[in-house]
Amino acid sequence: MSQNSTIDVASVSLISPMISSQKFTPSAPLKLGIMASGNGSNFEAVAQAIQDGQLNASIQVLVYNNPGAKAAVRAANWGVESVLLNHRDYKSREDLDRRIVQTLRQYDVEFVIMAGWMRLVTQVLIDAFPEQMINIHPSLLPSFKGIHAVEQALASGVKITGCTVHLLCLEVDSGPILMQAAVPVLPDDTAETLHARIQLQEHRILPQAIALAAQRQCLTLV
Ligand SMILES: Nc1nc2c(c(=O)[nH]1)N[C@@H](CN(C=O)c1ccc(C(=O)N[C@@H](CCC(=O)O)C(=O)O)cc1)CN2
Ligand SMILES: NCC(=O)N[C@@H]1O[C@H](COP(=O)([O-])[O-])[C@@H](O)[C@H]1O
Repeated sequence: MSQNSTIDVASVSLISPMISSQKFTPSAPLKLGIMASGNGSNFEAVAQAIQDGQLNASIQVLVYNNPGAKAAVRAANWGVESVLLNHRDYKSREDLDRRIVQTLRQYDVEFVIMAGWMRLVTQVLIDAFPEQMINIHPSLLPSFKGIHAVEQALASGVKITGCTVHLLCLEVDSGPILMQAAVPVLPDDTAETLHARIQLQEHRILPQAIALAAQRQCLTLV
C-alpha cells in the first residue's frame, strides 16, 4: 500500500461498526509498545510481520516484568529496546501502571500490544491508552477467561478452541473482540501440544488485528 493510496474502510467496518464507509489516507507507521511477561513469540511475530511489510508499524519499546524473560532476548535480537518493570518492585498495581505509562510515553508509543502480559492492569493504564490497547488470549472468548485458558479448554472437553485479539477493558478478557481463530482439540492433546497449535494462529492473527487497528488509529479524514 503506497503512502498516497486511500483505503475504503468499509471492508473493516465488520471489525468496528463505529467506522463509517468514508475514504481515508493512511499516515505514518503506527508506533507500538509491546508488553510481555515470558517467551515473547508473539512479540517476534509482530516484528517479523513488520519486516515482511505486512504491518505498517514500528516497535518503539518492549516492556517486560519478569527478569530473564526470553521476550527481552528476542527484543535485543531484533534491535528493539526493552525496559524491565518488575511488578515485585512496586507497592501497588497502580504504581506499576503509572511507571508503565511513563515509559510508554517516553518512547512515543501510540498503540499498546499485550503479548503475554500476565498481570492485571488498572484504570490508570487503560485511561492512558483509550481504545489503543489490545490483548491476545489463547481461547475463543468469552470462553475460558483468565490465566490457564488452555488447560481450562482441555479439561472442559471442548473439541474446538482457539485464540482471540480484543480491546482491553478493566474487566478481564471482556473487551470488544477484534479477531479470532479456531483450532481443533485432538484426543491425545496435552496443554503443551494444544497451546503450540493455538500459537500458530496467534502469530497469524495478531499482526492482522494490529493492521486493522492501525488503519483505524492512523487514518486521517481526507
Ligand atoms: N484489566 C485487565 N488486565 C489485563 C487483561 C484484561 O483484559 N483486563 N488481560 C490480561 C491478559 N490475561 C489474559 O489474557 C490475564 C493475565 C493475567 C491474569 C492474572 O490473573 N494475573 C495474576 C498473576 C498471575 C501470574 O503472575 O502468574 C495477577 O495479576 O495477579 C489474568 C488474565 C492482561 N491484563
Ligand atoms: N491470559 C493471557 C495469556 O494466557 N496470554 C497468552 O500467553 C502466551 C504468551 O506467549 P508468548 O510469550 O510466546 O507470546 C500467548 O499464548 C498468549 O495468548
